[in-house]
Amino acid sequence: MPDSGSYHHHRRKMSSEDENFDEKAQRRIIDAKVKARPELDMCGWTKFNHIEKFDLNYRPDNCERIRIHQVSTEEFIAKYEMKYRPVVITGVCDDWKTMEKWNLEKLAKKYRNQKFKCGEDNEGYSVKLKMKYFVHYMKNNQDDSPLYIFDSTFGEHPRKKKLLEDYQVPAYFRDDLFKYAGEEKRPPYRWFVMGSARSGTGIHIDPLGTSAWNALVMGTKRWCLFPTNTPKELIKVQPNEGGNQTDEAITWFSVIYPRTQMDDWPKQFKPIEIIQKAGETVFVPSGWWHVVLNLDNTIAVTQNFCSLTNFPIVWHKTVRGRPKLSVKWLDNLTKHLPELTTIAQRIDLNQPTGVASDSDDSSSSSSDSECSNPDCSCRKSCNSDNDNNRNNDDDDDDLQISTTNKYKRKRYRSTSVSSNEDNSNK
Ligand SMILES: O=C(O)CCC(=O)C(=O)O
Ligand SMILES: [Fe+2]
Repeated sequence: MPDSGSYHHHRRKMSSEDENFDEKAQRRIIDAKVKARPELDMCGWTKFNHIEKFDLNYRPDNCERIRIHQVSTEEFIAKYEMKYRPVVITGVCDDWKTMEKWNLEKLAKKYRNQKFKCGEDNEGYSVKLKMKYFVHYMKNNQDDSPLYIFDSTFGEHPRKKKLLEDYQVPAYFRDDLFKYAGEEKRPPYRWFVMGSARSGTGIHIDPLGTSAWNALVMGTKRWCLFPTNTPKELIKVQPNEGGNQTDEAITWFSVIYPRTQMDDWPKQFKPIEIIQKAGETVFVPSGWWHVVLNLDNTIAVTQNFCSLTNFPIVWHKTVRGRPKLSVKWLDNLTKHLPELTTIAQRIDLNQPTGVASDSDDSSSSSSDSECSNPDCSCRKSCNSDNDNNRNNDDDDDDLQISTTNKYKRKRYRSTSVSSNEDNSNK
């Protein structure tokens, strides 16, 4: 494989153009790395030598699979969605243009100078790299837990929104009740996801009680999923175990995963394990803990949703986590789907949902404030992406907005925020 710098037949000698590209790529990548993980010095990125030590070829899978054309939407809802049962769906991407258009070469060409979010700085602002540099990084890095594109703004961007033309929301997931909160106000809900081997997402629960589908277009992802009532202490890497890599997926698979395979691990908390191949879509029901590691270069698209099925849970968590948004949302729901208003009004906000949030003090707790947790490894923060709204104080009285920028930056730092502050506004 030619590296990203060489387009020419004579590869023995790099042209000065190529050298310039490589140097500039290097500079931009270092810049992004320093911003995204200031606690790591340059050696900190390769300290554990996971590139040689971590076995990417161990590939366990015990998850049920269904074919989209063999299971109707009604059947899917009854058998999986209503039972909050994870499943892998095959055949979803068969007629997507992604299969032909989403690969490193074509993306590096078509989106060459477009910037994609690949991290967050200490203040909670996006760290971005141009596609051409990120692809170069994917092909060349040896990092333990590499930078990872997780971009939720592509759909609103004049150029990047072309990506929307290449896939469709699978038939099972067409309900999208958050659209009634307004395209501007609704929490981020779709992400373009791209990263090299060893990158991934640490263990978390998706925000606001939403469920998700995650369609893999290229490469292989390894997943572990745990039921919502799994004790946090059992499955989270403790600060003293992970060094400054506590939240990284590869740390999780090195430290916690082996314990899940021991005889003394509680049977009811055994993980569902998935080796997701290109063309497969994972359904993650509301409240499930999950952790994902890329086993090679991967490209995926994922969306979170509120459906008629999970609405009671999402409503409950939205009222608590995003009170102001919930008012506007209910207003519009009343206009468009009046029967949901009744359901919403009947939900006792003082009763626990039975579905955990990442920010809960314990998974059985009913405290549902969202995204104020400094330890949260969820890349799908439930507030609008801070990209475009550096100065947007519009939503200031929503719990998470007023806390997120303050606390989120602590993700990789010691937790200096007392946990009772997490649950203010209740
Ligand atoms: O693909 C990944 O890294 C996992 C993303 C994730 O957590 C999700 O889709 O909810
Ligand atoms: Fe997730």
